[in-house]
Amino acid sequence: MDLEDNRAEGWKYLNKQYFGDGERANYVNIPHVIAMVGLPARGKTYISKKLSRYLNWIGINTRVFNLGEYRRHATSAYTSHEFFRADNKEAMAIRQQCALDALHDVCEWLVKGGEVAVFDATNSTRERRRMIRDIVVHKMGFKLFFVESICDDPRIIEQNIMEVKVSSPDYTNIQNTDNVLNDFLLRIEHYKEKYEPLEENLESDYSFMKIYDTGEKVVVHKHEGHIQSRIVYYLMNIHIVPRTIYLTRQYAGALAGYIETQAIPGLRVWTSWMRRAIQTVKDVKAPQERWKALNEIDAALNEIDAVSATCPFSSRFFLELVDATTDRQGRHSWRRRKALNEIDAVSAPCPFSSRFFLELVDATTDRHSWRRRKALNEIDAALNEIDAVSAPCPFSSRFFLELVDATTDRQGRHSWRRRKALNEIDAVSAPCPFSSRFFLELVDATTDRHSWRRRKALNEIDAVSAHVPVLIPFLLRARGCDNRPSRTSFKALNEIDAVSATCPFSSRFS
Ligand SMILES: Nc1ncnc2c1ncn2[C@@H]1O[C@H](COP(=O)(O)OP(=O)(O)OP(=O)(O)O)[C@@H](O)[C@H]1O
Ligand SMILES: O=P(O)(O)OC[C@H]1O[C@](O)(CO)[C@@H](O)[C@@H]1O
Repeated sequence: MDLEDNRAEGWKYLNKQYFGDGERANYVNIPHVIAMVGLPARGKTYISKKLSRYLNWIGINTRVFNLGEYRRHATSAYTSHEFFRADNKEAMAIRQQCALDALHDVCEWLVKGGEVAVFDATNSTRERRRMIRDIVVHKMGFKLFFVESICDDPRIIEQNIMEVKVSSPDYTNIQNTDNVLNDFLLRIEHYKEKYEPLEENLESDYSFMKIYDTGEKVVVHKHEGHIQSRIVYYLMNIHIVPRTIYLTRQYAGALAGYIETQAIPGLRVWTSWMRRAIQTVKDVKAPQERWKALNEIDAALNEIDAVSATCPFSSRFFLELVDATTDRQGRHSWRRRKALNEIDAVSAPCPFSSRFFLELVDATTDRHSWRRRKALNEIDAALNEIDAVSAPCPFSSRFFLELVDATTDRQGRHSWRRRKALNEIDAVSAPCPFSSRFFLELVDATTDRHSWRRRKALNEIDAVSAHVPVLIPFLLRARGCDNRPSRTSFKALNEIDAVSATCPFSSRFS
């Protein structure tokens, strides 16, 4: 596959050369490669898998590429630590080829729609990291973030080896665990000869985080944008100490009595904020915490996320929107209606309308259970609809109905909103998500001195840009200057960056 030719149009033009010192790209929908760094048995695979599970859960399509698997597939030459000697030229060539093959697969997967690829290898030399950067950033235009795990506590390393390496496919021929331990420790010694930890002075352009001693200390360097911020936050909060989690429901009296007999040291009780959940644990003698995230509504939201994989917005996004646009008296503001209209316009591939999410939120936070049942019935109905409207039309009839409702005025006339929405639908169904009208406005806005026009155009950009990988290139092409942006377009782009820096959605949404 020729990756160059298959890259999305925007990616081809994204290049750090457009950004001066101190400026950062903040485009949230550019594919990311997360490259692990560290000596063997430092928890890289553990972190990769956990991170991947988390990102997938929050709606970011993530996959791990483990280089050990590529190596085992390429050769059965591994008989001992000798394979990893720094002077083993033959093995070195195999390892290099495996890394190239894996990176090729990483890029291919991202080009086909993947969002975050975790490259799980040691990547323990600057030369290797430079190679990754050349391919991932310079050739492909993706974002790259290194995550290094550093741990020099021999007890933890030995424990890690005993826990996971003795059962590694590398050691199917060695039964004795002491022999495995010794071999693996020697493997680590070979790596140490060449190991170059990430160094902010020597790799000053790189975005990375370093995790010391299973999270005792964390260093973050030049992280960019929303996805990397979430990764940093998440990895700062994971832990590797095993813990027991008891799940329970109802039977309050019996539960409290039972827990007391168990005398569990360090017990903490978590519940949602739902009234019955709180009642259930009220007699349990242990510190208690309430989590909104455990409210029953989450169960429904997870279900929605599962079926609406193509929707650019996660259900949690809608919830946040609802929170942000509810006034102190619990009333929906006009901002919400406006935001929802815009969301509907860009989230056509999603089988659920934003209004549906709103109803669900209302219904499932309501104490009256018939409303909840109604919402669940609607999920069923929507699922049936998905089956019914298949390939020929990407939009559900419900979507069109709502569009018609929302854009018909009191006299039954079609409003300008409908025309606008239809234009946007055309735009999202074409390979390029922007209509020609959108480009025109953008050009006007970035050259016009009147700030209300610029604001208007930027609002529109905000509305659609959550769904679009790269904006700058389109702007540059629309203005007929492929090489360097002018000062005015730079200014507008900075404004866009400013509003989308920490959040994939516009400032209005957050
Ligand atoms: N930050 C960390 N530092 C050290 N050990 C960790 C860390 N996180 C998890 N672990 C432990 O590491 C063990 C898993 O090792 P893992 O296979 O992930 O190492 P690895 O670095 O991927 O090794 P290799 O380079 O051989 O593939 C688990 O026992 C886990 O508890
Ligand atoms: O050292 P490299 O070439 O990055 O390769 C990753 C290697 O890391 C290991 O996970 C180290 O134990 C091997 O299984 C794998 O071959």
